[in-house]
Amino acid sequence: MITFEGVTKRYPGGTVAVDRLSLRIPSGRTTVFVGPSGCGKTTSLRMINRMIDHTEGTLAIDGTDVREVDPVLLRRGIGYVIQQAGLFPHRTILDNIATVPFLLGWKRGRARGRARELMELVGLTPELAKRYPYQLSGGQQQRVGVARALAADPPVLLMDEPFSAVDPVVRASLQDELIRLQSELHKTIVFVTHDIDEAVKVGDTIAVLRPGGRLAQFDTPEKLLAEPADDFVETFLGYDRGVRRLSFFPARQLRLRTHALVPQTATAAEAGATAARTEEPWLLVLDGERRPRGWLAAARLDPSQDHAPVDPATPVGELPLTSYGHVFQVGQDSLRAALDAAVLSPAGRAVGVHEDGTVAGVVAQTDLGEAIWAVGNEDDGTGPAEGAPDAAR
Ligand SMILES: Nc1ncnc2c1ncn2[C@@H]1O[C@H](COP(=O)(O)OP(=O)(O)OP(=O)(O)O)[C@@H](O)[C@H]1O
Repeated sequence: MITFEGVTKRYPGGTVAVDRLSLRIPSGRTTVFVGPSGCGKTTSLRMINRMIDHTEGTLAIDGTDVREVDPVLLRRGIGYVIQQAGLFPHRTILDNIATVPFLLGWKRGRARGRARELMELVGLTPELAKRYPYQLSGGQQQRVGVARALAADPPVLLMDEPFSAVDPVVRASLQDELIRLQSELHKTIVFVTHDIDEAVKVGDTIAVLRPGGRLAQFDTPEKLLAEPADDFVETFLGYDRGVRRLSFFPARQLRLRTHALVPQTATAAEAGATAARTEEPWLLVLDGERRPRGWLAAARLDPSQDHAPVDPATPVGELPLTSYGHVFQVGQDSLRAALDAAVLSPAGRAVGVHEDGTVAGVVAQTDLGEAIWAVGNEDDGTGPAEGAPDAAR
């Protein structure tokens, strides 16, 4: 555990970058420092590995005051990842990753062997080993930065805006990778970002800092989105925090409708009867393996409607179908994913699938509305039901 007790950083000249910060960063979890520019995030992070020394208060790692430890020794147990990776331009990728093992005096073969293992761990293919940093994409360079920080297997990893310099798609995949890595490695990660979406995605706990280097709130993402401590935090979280909060509630709590699923071999007459019986405006046509094929508007099958008549004997699989859009996974995804699927669906309905891609059922907007209402009206307001899908964030 990393503990800040009344930690202050006052620069010569009087700027107070961090003001009496007190918090406990749990071991083996990811804690994010987030807040607007200049609120003291980087300073707080760098005080942990003594790249900056604090001026007041106590900062301890597992009970040992960092000021009692030689900075060089301290940093051996603390990996550090920065924006744009900060790689050595004249060293190969493999030797960049092996930097700390070399410094620790490991034999070359062992250090490079470890570097190769780490390349695999962070998703870099072996043929990149002999390249130089300029021959890699920004996202690949960031992976090298993470691998280098992990080389000596430090229990603590500090990450300062590590994914800020890459485009949003690469950034999302790096965040996913970090979540996957952390589920294997259980490091004590302290992660700085100014992006609240990133904080909510990667953080187990989030410290929101306000200008003047003061702590505004320290909570789980769920709690933060449900109960911002004050107006500053609420404004910082943004006006879509309600929708974002749905990420913490599992889609499996949704009622799935299965009465308007029709196999592609059903005739138009049979499908018309299903539509009439269920009063569903859209039927979902399934292929022979119960995967979605597309939507069929019930109105197409109603002979009283003014359109080109459909031969009642035609199998529905031969009729023009409307794309079913994107689907959500019933067992893994969140309410937010289901809402997204419904909003983007031409039928206004979300298709829920099992892991193998077969259809579990369809969620209508009214069912989604009820589930969302229930989230907004939880009795204790403490957050998601049990089994909330971490991976779906
Ligand atoms: N060496 C320094 N001397 C004086 N003031 C400094 C020094 N370094 C940082 N500061 C000030 O301390 C405050 C906190 O800076 P810090 O870099 O920790 O903020 P931050 O939240 O990480 O900001 P950003 O998101 O813009 O990187 C700022 O007001 C900054 O100007």
